Amino acid sequence: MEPRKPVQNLTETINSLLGRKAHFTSSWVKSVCDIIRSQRSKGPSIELKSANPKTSDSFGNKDDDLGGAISKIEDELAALTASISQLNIQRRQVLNDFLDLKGNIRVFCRIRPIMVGESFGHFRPVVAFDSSNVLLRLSDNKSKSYSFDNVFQPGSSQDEVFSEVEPVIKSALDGYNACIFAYGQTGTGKTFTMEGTPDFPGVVPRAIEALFKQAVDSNHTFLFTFSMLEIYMGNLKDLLIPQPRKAMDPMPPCLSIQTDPKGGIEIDNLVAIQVSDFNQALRLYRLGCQSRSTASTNSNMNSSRSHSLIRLSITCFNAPERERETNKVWFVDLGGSERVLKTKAWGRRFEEGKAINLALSALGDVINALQRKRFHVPYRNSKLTQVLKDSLGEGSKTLMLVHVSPKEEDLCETICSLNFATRARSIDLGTVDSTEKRNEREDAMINLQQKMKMVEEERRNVKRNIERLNEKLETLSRTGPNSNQQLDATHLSIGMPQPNLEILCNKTGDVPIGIMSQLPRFMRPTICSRRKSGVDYQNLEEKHIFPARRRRPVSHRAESVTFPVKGNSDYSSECSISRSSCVLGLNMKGSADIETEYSQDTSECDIKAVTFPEQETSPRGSIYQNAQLSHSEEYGNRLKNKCSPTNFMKVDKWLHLHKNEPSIGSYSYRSKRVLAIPTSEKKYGLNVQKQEHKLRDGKVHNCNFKKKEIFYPEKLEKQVDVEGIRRSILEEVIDKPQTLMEDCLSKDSRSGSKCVLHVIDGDLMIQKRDLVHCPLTVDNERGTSFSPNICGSTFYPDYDDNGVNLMSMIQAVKGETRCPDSFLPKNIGCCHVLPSDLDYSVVNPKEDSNVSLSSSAVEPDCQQVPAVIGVENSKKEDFDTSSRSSMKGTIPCPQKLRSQIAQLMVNPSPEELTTPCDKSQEYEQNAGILHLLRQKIQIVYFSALLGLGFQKLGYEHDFFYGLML
Ligand SMILES: Nc1ncnc2c1ncn2[C@@H]1O[C@H](COP(=O)(O)OP(=O)(O)OP(=O)(O)O)[C@@H](O)[C@H]1O
Repeated sequence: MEPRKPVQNLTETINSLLGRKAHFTSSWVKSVCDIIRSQRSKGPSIELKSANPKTSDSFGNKDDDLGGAISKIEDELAALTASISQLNIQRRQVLNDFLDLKGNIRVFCRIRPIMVGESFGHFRPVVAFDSSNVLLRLSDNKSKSYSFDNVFQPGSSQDEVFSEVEPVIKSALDGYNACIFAYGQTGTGKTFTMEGTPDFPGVVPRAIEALFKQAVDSNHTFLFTFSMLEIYMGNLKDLLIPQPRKAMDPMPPCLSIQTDPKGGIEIDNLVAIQVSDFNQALRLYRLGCQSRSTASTNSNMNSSRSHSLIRLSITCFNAPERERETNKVWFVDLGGSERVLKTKAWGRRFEEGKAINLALSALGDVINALQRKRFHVPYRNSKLTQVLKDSLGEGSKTLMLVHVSPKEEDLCETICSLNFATRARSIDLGTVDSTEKRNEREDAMINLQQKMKMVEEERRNVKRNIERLNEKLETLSRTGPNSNQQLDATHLSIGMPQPNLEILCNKTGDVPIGIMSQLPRFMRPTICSRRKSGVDYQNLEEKHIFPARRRRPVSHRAESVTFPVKGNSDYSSECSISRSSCVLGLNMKGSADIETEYSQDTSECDIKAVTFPEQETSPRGSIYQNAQLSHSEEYGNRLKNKCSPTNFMKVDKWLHLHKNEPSIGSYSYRSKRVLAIPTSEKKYGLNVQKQEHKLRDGKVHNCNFKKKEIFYPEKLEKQVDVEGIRRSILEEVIDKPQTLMEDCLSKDSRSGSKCVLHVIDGDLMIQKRDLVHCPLTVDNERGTSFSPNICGSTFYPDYDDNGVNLMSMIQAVKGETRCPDSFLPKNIGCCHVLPSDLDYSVVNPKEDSNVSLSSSAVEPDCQQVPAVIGVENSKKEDFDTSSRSSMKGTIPCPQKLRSQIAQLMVNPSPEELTTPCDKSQEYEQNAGILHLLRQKIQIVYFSALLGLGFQKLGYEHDFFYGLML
């Protein structure tokens, strides 16, 4: 018998549910139906359409009733939704009018209470106040009055303060950008107001809570993302990502401020974490607070030395009544304004204070210009105003909470703060309201407040109705015939979305999604200590995830090395060289032409660090790893090429040497070491060692060679005897600094007629297998000029290990031996010597072909060394085999080569030391980065000789970058 229709439907349903394409057999379906029927008789939970047509009819009637009820509810819901949308628009309008009357830039004053210890000393309050005025007693018969939108007296609660902030938060949910600032003298309670304590939570936690609450109340679905950064000495720092603690920790990506065509501001690489509830946001907020730069000052034991900015981005789709789809609220805990004379800050504290004051004054200028509706608003004067640009202007809500101290000794600072606040409020100053006008305004505000209350009440009612109808609809749909079809389309989503905690990284998205697990890594201990975020917010679980930070012992401040400065500065007590600047500088360089305004302001001091050799356990570690954090892959590759670990290590080691030498510059061997960097290990003894070399063709070659002892100052006498060449190199370097500079900078000859021999830095790199460019320049026609590398170490191990080959190349290029003349093509551009695998490659720039010189058969101590050339790339046919045979030749013995090189070093002929290039080449070389690098090296070199520190030499990222070229 043919199965009935409902059963056929069941087959299809089961098939589709199981994702099966093949149909079940009718007998199988029948047996399933029987099982279900038997189940049905046991309980009412499963309704199955009966095979009986009669029953089916009765169900059909039921369907009609249900369908009618559902559609009625849906109609009602649609009407209520339209109504709530209208009410939303109305509420938004009323709120906006209210805020307009109050002023889009509103300034409050909070007076700090007298603290416990203070009341025992000599204390005379100088501040009197009422609800909107502050009266300063300047002297016995003189006082000055300031007026504000509201004045919070010393005993005011966090609740009271927040009540003034709340309308702005509501406005933020309506799509307006908003900024809430805490401004004031250091120690007056800015952080207390913004962050609060667990017992007295401040504006930020309350505002976040309110935002989430209001979002739940709303009939829209919102998406919140949380970000937190600080501006420390003009640099942006993401507070939500792990800060490097060790030299080998990856450097955080560089934050840069970008402006979109519509004038919106975005911070590239700033981590934005999607948060779905208050607790998630709070957890991130606490985490960020812990990473803030704070330090003890004369005025505050735990003073914020930076501006901290919390950003909550709010996105809401399909809400036409909102001002914009995505808007943001900024909570800004500004650094404490301070008078340097008073705080007696010096060194870094002084620099920090200066940076804070500069930014504050720029902020004052911007707010003042906005208030006065000036045509030009000077946003660009500080990073702070650049970041906040789109949240400060028209259509944004701004709240400034100015904090003052009631103490007489702080009177000057109080005056400064109140003047700042007055400036920020200046729109009202020009048009001082008459009492009548003020009363009118207040009446209007009261009316608006009442209207808002009514609208909100109505909205609540409508919302309740919507919820009720939704529940009803859900019940009906569960019991109805189409129970398996969810009524998603008509069901109004009231609740908040619950997305997983997820990181949104602007543009590049390089920050790993799983960063939350890594988050609890804390900012390295610099001279700035870390803020303990009030009473410990963390629960045990969090503590486990976020291990406590520990200050490193001062004796091992591996990341911040301080150099003594012999300058005439009174207060620059610290002067350091920065690993971070190095890397960041590189990052900057890499995209320097983009319109980005970089956060790493080179004019301002930075946290500086030097990598110690012992920290470089891996050649790919340390800064190189960090450099790999670059976000563009293309750029990352460029960076890899330019910033080999070798180069970084050179710089680091070089700096390390300087660090150990307070009196750099005397003509001692120590100072000469600057140019001949030793490795930190003494493993290159004069013993004969066996080493296995894997050749490119896959064969393994065992070769005996002598490893050379590294140049150590204490062993200098011995070394000089044994290694006259080294000494010669060093002497050359010292005696002819100008030559060194010239030579170091002018030897890229791929485009010219001369040849450059790029040599592996065997000293370090034999182990690490990296290429170092040694400026060993050879001109085919005019002779050879040799320029020792600034780090000078590149030459030695090659000399013993396979220096024979290297030397043969030099000889070859010089034309002193027959063999190279024959094997080097006339138009050769560049030779790469790769001792790590004992292969040499010769690049022909014109033909773009690679010839490799395999030295597999080379025995370093042999006088006759056969060299074999093999063609590496596809253009093998360009080289005929006859040329290969002619490549074999006589190569001088190592001893002879040694003396030849030594001679070259000690007595270079003028031609040899002159760069053989024509005027246009010279111009090219002098232009751009080469010229810059030349200048930098010269400055640093001479300053080293004179015993000066680096700080004053503009020793910045471009210098490091230059060294990588
Ligand atoms: N209204 C207040 N009620 C209770 N304690 C307060 C209040 N304002 C400030 N304090 C206390 O004063 C001390 C200094 O406050 P806080 O660190 O917030 O100052 P600050 O302005 O942020 O300083 P800085 O700019 O140096 O960071 C803290 O111990 C804080 O708890």
